[in-house]
Amino acid sequence: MAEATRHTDDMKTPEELYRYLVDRVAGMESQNQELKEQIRQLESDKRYIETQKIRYEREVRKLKSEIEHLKTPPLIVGTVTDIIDPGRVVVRSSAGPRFLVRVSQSVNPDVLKAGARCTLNQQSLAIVEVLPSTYDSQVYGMELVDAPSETYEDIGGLEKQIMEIREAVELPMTRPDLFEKIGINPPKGVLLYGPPGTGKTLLAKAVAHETHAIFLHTVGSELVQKYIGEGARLVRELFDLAKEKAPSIIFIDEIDAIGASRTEAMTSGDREVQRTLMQLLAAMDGFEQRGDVKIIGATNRIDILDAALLRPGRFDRIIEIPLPDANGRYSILKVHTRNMNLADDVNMMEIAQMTDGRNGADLNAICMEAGMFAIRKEHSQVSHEDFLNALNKFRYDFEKDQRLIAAGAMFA
Ligand SMILES: Nc1ncnc2c1ncn2[C@@H]1O[C@H](COP(=O)(O)OP(=O)(O)OP(=O)(O)O)[C@@H](O)[C@H]1O
Repeated sequence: MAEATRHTDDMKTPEELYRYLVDRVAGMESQNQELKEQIRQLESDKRYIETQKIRYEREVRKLKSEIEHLKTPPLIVGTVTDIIDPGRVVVRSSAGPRFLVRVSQSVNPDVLKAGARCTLNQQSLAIVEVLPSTYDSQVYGMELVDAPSETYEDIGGLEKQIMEIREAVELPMTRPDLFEKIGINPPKGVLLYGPPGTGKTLLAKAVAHETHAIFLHTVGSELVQKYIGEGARLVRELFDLAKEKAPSIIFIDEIDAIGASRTEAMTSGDREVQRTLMQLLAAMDGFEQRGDVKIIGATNRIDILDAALLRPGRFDRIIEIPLPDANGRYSILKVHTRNMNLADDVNMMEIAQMTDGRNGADLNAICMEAGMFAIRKEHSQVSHEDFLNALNKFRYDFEKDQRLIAAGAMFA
């Protein structure tokens, strides 16, 4: 201020004073502009920081609730078996034992019914919530086909086996009256056994097609679960589902995974497999012999199966599905080439004779490969030479696989 006064005192004329004041005002205005710009900048920084703060607060809340979630003890899954009164219910835990438990007030009493799946508090075993009443997703995860498209015409050879399975599975489903009239019980289950790729699944699907049945396809190893009681529950639900969808055919491939005979030294894993087998036996014993649910098992290892599975009332028909002989291979080749454009020189019997030891799946692959040879040469027909080339390639691949397996065994 003193300096400003000194300056104005120095002014000689009003013009000088006027110019001085104009300059001062201009300077202050530009300073004002700068300050306004700074305020705008600071306000935008403030807004950015505020939104960041809100974001971080949200993040912290999420992490806190995640921590809470992780800290909550797991709930036990159980099934309601009996309702004594709205507050007291008998449940069977997935581990097996039954308990009389209390029900949390948050549970809607209308959905609490016998058979409902629920979660239980680990300490008090009180019912915390009722799970949706669908069958287990793992059971639904298996292949469930509404009358498969495969027919007996798609099967090469196996005439005797087709006849046997028609008698044991198809007839009781399509003509139950015949069995009633005579007064005999049809077989409950049929076991197909033989080497891989010989048409066991194909045969089971064809029966389902013929009987317009739902085809429930599961694999024994899928039923073996890590957790105690889970495998048995899956079996129970599989049979419940089959009953609900009847007429239906349950097809259990690799049944040896749960049905291998018991050994002396059992690990806890073995005991779980054992429990699953017990449930399968109980389920088979529990359903109507003349009903419209049939069970077909398949295995490559009948030699290791538990005798309990083969008792009457369980798998009471055992059908061998062997590797095809030359005539069988000829029929299979015919099936797989019926839609192919074949040249006149194709001698299918010769191909059948050259494929000793091959199964139906191999023969299917050979036909496809022969077709690929023709396509590569841009031919419109598949020739005998294409089949021979396919056979050679197949033999080469097979021998290569064998060498790799042998090498693997050496380094194992
Ligand atoms: N007898 C057959 N007639 C026609 N095709 C066959 C025959 N056997 C096998 N195949 C062909 O091989 C494929 C595999 O057969 P499939 O799955 O039925 O064998 P599988 O005996 O059930 O084998 P795995 O024991 O490995 O389960 C079939 O989809 C079919 O293309």
